[in-house]
Amino acid sequence: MGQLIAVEGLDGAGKNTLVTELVDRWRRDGLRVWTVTFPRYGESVTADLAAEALHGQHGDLRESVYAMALMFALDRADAADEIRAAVAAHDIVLLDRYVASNAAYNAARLSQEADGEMVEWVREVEFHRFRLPVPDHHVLLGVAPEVALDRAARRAATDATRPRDLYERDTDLQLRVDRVYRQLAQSMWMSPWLSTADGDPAELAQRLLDE
Ligand SMILES: Nc1ncnc2c1ncn2[C@@H]1O[C@H](COP(=O)(O)OP(=O)(O)OP(=O)(O)O)[C@@H](O)[C@H]1O
Ligand SMILES: Cc1cn([C@H]2C[C@H](O)[C@@H](COP(=O)(O)O)O2)c(=O)[nH]c1=O
Repeated sequence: MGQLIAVEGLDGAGKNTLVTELVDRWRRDGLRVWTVTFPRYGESVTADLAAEALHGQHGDLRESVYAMALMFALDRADAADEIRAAVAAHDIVLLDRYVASNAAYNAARLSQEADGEMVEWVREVEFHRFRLPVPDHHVLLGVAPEVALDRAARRAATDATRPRDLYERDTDLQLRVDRVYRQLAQSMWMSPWLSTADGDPAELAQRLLDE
């Protein structure tokens, strides 16, 4: 059985960059690594509908916090068997965003804290009803919110395929998401959390293997 690791953080924090570096590093070291990014755009209808809602489509769908959370959760529920099979066949399964994204963003949308109703609802729906595997570790890429916001803005300016969505344009929301993420990490929500501010892949790769 491999280790299931979820990488979390704000929009533009650098999760995808970090995950790519960790995967390359571990594969060079001969480890069997499997990875997936959530939302699974292009593979999951509910992921695509949620993204389209965050870019202004589908009427008032985006206004319902619970509906948006459910769309992202259904994407993961559909991938649960694939994740379980990957854990059985690999040394490391690395997830770029997972259930904690739903907890952090939707608690933040409702101005709740990590010990509030939304985080508990996400836990109950995703881990209990949908039976999603619980990560062995979470990694919080906790770069300062202003850095993440700046990276997301620069990416949008240089990559026409990545315009900022509703959440990425909402500075107050990102600040609240950051707060909930730090609370989730502090309380070791669902499993141990490693926090890193700069995402040094060499150091992080070793820390995760040492755990
Ligand atoms: N350590 C870094 N230093 C400077 N720029 C970085 C760093 N890591 C990532 N970036 C840049 O910041 C932008 C966002 O990075 P990336 O796409 O990896 O973030 P992300 O957390 O996966 O974002 P999202 O959740 O919004 O998809 C990219 O343009 C990337 O090249
Ligand atoms: C997986 C997931 C994501 N979100 C939020 C986080 C982002 O602002 C958007 C889209 O994700 P991306 O990394 O920018 O592609 O959706 C969420 O609220 N709940 C989730 O489960």
